[in-house]
Amino acid sequence: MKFPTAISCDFLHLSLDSLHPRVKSKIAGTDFSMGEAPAFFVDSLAKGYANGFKSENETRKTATIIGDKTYVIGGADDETSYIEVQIFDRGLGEWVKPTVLGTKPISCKGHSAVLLKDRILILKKGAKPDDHTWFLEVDTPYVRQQQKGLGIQAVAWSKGVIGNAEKPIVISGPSGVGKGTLISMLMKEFPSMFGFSVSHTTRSPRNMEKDGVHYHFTEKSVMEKEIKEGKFLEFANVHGNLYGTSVEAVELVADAGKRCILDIDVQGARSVRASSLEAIFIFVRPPSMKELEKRLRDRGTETEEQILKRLRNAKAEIEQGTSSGIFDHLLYNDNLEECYENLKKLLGLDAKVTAQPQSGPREINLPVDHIVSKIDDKSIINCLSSGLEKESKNLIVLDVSSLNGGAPGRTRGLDFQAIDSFSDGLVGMDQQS
Ligand SMILES: Nc1ncnc2c1ncn2[C@@H]1O[C@H](COP(=O)(O)OP(=O)(O)OP(=O)(O)O)[C@@H](O)[C@H]1O
Ligand SMILES: Nc1nc2c(ncn2[C@@H]2O[C@H](COP(=O)(O)O)[C@@H](O)[C@H]2O)c(=O)[nH]1
Repeated sequence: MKFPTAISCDFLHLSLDSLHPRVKSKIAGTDFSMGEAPAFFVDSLAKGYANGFKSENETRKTATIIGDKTYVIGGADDETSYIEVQIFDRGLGEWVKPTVLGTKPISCKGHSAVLLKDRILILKKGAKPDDHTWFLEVDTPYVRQQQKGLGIQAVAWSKGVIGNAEKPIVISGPSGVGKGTLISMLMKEFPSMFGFSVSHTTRSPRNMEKDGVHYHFTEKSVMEKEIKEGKFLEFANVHGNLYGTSVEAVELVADAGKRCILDIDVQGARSVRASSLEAIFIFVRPPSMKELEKRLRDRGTETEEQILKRLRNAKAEIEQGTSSGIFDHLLYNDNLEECYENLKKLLGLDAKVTAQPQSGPREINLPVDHIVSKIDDKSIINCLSSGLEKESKNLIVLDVSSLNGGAPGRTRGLDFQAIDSFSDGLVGMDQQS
């Protein structure tokens, strides 16, 4: 593989002295002695490239050096494919094609790249507010864990979102105990508050089941490939079929401002417990094995062989569910109405609660032309054309000090603030090399 043209060490960086004291004070808590450069470009700034943004038809790549590795990001620009990642290992003197985990950002006209502690912040040029901020994780606990487990060089994408979603709810229990029934009741009573995580499964659909609503019904080979690509938060072989929760299934619910409910087996619950997803874990238990068998038989959706298999598995599941320490709450589903009331109580939904959707995220438009610099936990985005609601506001401060989550899910807790810098006396930017 050929290294893409000459690497220049030129970069734009914020001249701290050029900041007016009032602007400095608005970027609260920032230590201005620590000016730091963003990633440099794969080509020379002399050609007119600015911090990741290049003219049309030019290569749209940035390069970020971390230790003895150079992360070259970008390249594909047809806006139907994904932003690519290549690594040049300077120690070995060769290119490495990493395994890229997580949901990849769609290619764009260009981007800025800023090195944070263990990840690279990517701001996409001309992208919509819900798609302009991404993180390429290079040395986070998730990436390290994946590298160790798979014995590969990995990186992982995570989309940045403003705001913080409420903790998802994981509901487990043996087949036929009533998980689906309880979840349906909750979603019917509070439709704007809860959203269901639609799992993938390799089992065949039942009569009334719709693809994309009850499950994503999937071929085993397709699901196995997607598991290898890191698209699943958890997966397990349950009663002879593969089931799994994709990262996207959970994040789609959170993106809609709803609280996510996962209906998964005990193996899946254990995996989610070990993941970076902070959730509430509820185990539903039946009054007796006899009653469980009756419910499964009365439901009439399984063959005799499947019923017997599910009942055999139920014994082990109940044992693990009630003793493993995975679950925060045990729910006894004897009388359905009573069980539902108890579920609502433990979710803090007593009779007085009125269904309110979670407040939607505050959006900010990034202008197409901008320059990014980094100071401690803050990225300073200097807007060259106005994308902000007021012409006079030409500086955006992105505070990344309170990030949470991350690959394989979203990175939450972004905090954007538009600053009226010209009227506050910001003189300009220095270009240094
Ligand atoms: N408390 C209850 N008393 C009597 N029947 C119940 C009760 N709760 C649920 N049922 C019935 O038991 C059957 C199984 O319930 P449901 O399909 O919700 O179970 P599940 O735990 O979601 O099963 P699976 O894991 O196989 O999807 C359904 O026919 C439902 O109507
Ligand atoms: N680990 C996971 N388990 C899942 C998931 N989706 C459903 N399930 C569990 O499978 C059984 C059987 O479900 P059925 O629809 O075939 O009756 C049940 O216990 C579900 O909780 C998943 O994504 N991951």
